[in-house]
Amino acid sequence: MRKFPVELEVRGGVLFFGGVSAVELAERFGTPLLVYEEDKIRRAMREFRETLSGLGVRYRLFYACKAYCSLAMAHVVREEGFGADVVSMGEMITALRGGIPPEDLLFHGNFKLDEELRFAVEQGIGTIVVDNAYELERLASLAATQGGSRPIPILLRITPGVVAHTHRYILTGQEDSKFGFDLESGQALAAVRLAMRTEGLRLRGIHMHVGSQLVSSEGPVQAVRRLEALLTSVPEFVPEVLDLGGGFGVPYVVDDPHVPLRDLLVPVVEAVRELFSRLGHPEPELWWEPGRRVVASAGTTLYRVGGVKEIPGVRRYVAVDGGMNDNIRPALYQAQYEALLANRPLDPPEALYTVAGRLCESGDILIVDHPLPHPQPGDLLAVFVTGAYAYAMSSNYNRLPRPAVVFVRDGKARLVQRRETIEDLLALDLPYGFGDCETAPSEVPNAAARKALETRGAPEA
Ligand SMILES: Cc1ncc(COP(=O)(O)O)c(C=O)c1O
Ligand SMILES: N[C@@H](CCCC[NH3+])C(=O)O
Repeated sequence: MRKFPVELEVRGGVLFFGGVSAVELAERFGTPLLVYEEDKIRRAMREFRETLSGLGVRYRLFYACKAYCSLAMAHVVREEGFGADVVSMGEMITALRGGIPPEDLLFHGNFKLDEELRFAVEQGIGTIVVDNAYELERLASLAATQGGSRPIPILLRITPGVVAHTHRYILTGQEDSKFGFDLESGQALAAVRLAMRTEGLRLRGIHMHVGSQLVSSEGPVQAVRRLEALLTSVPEFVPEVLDLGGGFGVPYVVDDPHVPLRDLLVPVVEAVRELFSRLGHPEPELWWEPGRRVVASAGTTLYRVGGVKEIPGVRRYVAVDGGMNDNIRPALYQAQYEALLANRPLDPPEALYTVAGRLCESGDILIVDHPLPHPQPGDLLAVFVTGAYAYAMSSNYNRLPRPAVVFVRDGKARLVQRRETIEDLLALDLPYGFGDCETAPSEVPNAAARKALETRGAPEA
């Protein structure tokens, strides 16, 4: 059998996930179906904890909800002792309702809405990562109007001017970035000074995230070293916290490097220790916000095969019942994936097939020229390592409903997000007509979100 970027479980000639047959999963829940092996998620989180504990650092971990966010995921995150990095009202509410305490949330984003900032402060969200001068100003006035309550704990997001090695769309540490206070031009220094003297704000430290899908520690290490000039310029600022973001890469295809977590963490920890001891500062608490590394490899998408066509001398195509609406990554980042026929994984490859989605876009191609046995309509195609930024970035393009999501564990499958229905889509549409415009209901932004919190609590086990 060919090698894959994840370990496979094959029983009786069928692919299994967490002890459950892929064929059974597809029959029970339909396709496309996103299947998460819960143990893999938990193991990935434990690996972070164990590696960092082994290094003897003081640390905190926040799962980056943007990679995949649901009540079930929040539940696992809480059980594994992680906090959560959230970037919107939607993620905040999901994390809170999933049982993550407000103090364990870290609120990110380059444009946080007023309503979101107010909500975060009211709820006592642990830390707000301030991205820019406009936000600092708004937070300062929020702190002033709040009067008397606790100072708002903040980190400042700094763009260190480091170009890490990854796809340009997921680079964030370079000078020319929409995120953060630029270090080189002095904006970061000005922000530190302003934040320190702003009453009602408690500047706890610095945040830097140089990019995603990193397979080397070089970018984050350079970022840490670049802090020296800033910290030397404001010796009275001793960061209690240094948050180095996420970015830990995973192998998507078998030829991708599998970089041990230790190799991504140890050089960064050493760089921090070296810098802080040179400055005579106590070692800060180190925070990380991994998203992809926690969920990517734990997720597999199951598609049903439809038509197969061969253009002689040109290419063979196999169409599946999903595509760029459930996984935009190939179209957006030229991301590569590997696949297997889940109902007959032991059949040897017979030809190269290009896996086409069913959306009306020529770019809706999930995999180009992949070795497969000749697929037949009705076969099940498993696409591996789709746990991060696939469902999270899904859309209703072509009016397609989002897939269902199941968690599997110990031979059991639990539906954690039901398949969207056409009714769900239609529920957003209001009847057409201009006769009653004045009396049409007006929407109060985020009122529903607050209401949703009233039913806060862990999802049913
Ligand atoms: C600020 C911040 N933190 C954490 C993450 C999570 O990144 P990853 O999924 O690469 O670990 C991102 C996304 O790249 C981010 O922008
Ligand atoms: N969505 C990107 C990662 C972006 C991370 C968010 N800053 C991906 O699929 O690789």
